[in-house]
Amino acid sequence: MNILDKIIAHKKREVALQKTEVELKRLVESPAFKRTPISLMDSLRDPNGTGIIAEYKRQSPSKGIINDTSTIQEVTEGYLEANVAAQSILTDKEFFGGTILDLVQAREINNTKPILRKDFIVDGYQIVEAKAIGADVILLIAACLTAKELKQFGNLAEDLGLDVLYEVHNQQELDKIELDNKIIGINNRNLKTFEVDLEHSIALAKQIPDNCIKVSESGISDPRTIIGLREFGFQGFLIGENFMKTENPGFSCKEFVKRLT
Ligand SMILES: O=C(O)c1ccccc1NCC(=O)[C@H](O)[C@H](O)COP(=O)(O)O
Repeated sequence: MNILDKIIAHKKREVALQKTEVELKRLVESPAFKRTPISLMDSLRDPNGTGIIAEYKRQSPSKGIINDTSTIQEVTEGYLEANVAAQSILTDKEFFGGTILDLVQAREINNTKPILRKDFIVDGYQIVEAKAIGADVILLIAACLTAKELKQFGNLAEDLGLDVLYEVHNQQELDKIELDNKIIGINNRNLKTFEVDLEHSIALAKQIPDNCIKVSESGISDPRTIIGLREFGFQGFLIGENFMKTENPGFSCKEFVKRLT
């Protein structure tokens, strides 16, 4: 069993349990459920924006512990000062050491930029939960969902006013998505082997129509890479480890942004 299959099997068990502990009705009644989400689409289209989606990531299956000292509060403040386009917060505990509380606490500080709930969505319940904890955007990973699920979960998110980042790694996964006015993330990391290759972004970019927003994900560590990817039409850049591996992720992000212009 590859790591992605293990994550998905674990996630299905976790969600089944969570559903018995917190009823859907309670999620819908939460105060955050009533707020109007901030649009990732608009933020990535902002001509004065950086396009950077900066991630809070304590650990990962490929790298182990990345940062177990920087708090969500200090990292959020630093990312906002760096003028990121959005924040990404891993809420998976088992494999990434994240929590739902991280997102809730980031939301208390961040009321200007969209927050992506970075998790492995396998059930509509998690989309309702994402809204209830204050997220603006959810991630749908084509490698672990059918075309029917992608459509169904995408429609549910849209009905709740949430944006969706559809993530693909190859043409086969891209073919599962209706490419119309969507945010498409090309993950440079193969989630089954962990191999990272920025060429994935470049190769798949031309298969994505202009009415979609293109986001390049993973393995970005140099501002010159972003300048290069913009030439291929990319407007979003998801960066985690490059910031989180430093002592002060917010400061690293600010220094990175300075080198973008
Ligand atoms: O990062 C991993 O090891 C990983 C393993 C299995 C599934 C997903 C994984 N990562 C999620 C991501 O896609 C990244 O956190 C995100 O794109 C940022 O990547 P990076 O800048 O390389 O930290």
